[in-house]
Amino acid sequence: MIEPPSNVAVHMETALVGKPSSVFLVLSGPGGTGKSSLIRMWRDAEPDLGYVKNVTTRARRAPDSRSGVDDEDFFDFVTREEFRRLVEDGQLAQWVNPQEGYYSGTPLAPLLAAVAEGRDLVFDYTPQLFLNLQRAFPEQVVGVFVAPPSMEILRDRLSRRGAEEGANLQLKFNMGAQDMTYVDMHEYHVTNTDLPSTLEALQSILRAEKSRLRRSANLTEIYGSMRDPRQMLFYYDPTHTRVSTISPL
Ligand SMILES: Nc1ncnc2c1ncn2[C@@H]1O[C@H](COP(=O)(O)OP(=O)(O)OP(=O)(O)O)[C@@H](O)[C@H]1O
Repeated sequence: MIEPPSNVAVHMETALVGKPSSVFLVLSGPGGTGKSSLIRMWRDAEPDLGYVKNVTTRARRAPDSRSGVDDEDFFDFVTREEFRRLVEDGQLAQWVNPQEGYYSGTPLAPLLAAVAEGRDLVFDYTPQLFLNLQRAFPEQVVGVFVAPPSMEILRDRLSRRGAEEGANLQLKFNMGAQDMTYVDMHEYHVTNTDLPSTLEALQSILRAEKSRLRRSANLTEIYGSMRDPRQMLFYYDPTHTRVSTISPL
């Protein structure tokens, strides 16, 4: 019979399974790079995937027939007055004014509820929104920069989507070019060449983030209480003499 040391004995039947805290996985990058298409596919595959709609004052876009992305699945549309009230009442986790006269932001309450329950959320953001959210939820936020295979392909995707035209399309592309310069502020980079493999990469990132030891406070506590500095003596054996007994420290 193997006798465990007393500090381990109390844990012989404790399940060494983490209870990971929430991950807020932010897909960030230029508009038109494929973030909403990816989230739409992911939600189709996993209907329980956590997603919080943003609020925006911009006009609703017509559904994209190629990707099946419907603006209404991603935004609640409000007037500027309603938006102002949300800001003044402290109901937004963060908000931005990306174009003149147009505001968008994320409701705070569902994010706090997710943290309290350890649920994960995915977000579709520009780098600016990603950085705002990271400031508000530094423990939860993980930034994935979703890049287009090339700038030429980004321009094609933006044009084909048909949401913007003329000067607006040019503005969106120029903003996208600026977004590219924020890449080094993200933890991960995925190139959205084809949607299924990009989705696989995102799912793997979320899985890996859930396994980070620091997200499982319960495990850190269990392992911490098993720690015994004297155990290290068994590993350090510079004189090649096996230590079999320990004299009192
Ligand atoms: N891997 C891909 N291959 C080919 N086309 C793609 C791919 N990913 C996205 N697209 C197409 O590119 C267009 C833009 O995609 P989408 O609307 O998902 O981008 P977005 O990053 O969410 O943009 P925004 O942030 O402005 O909403 C869509 O028409 C979509 O079908």
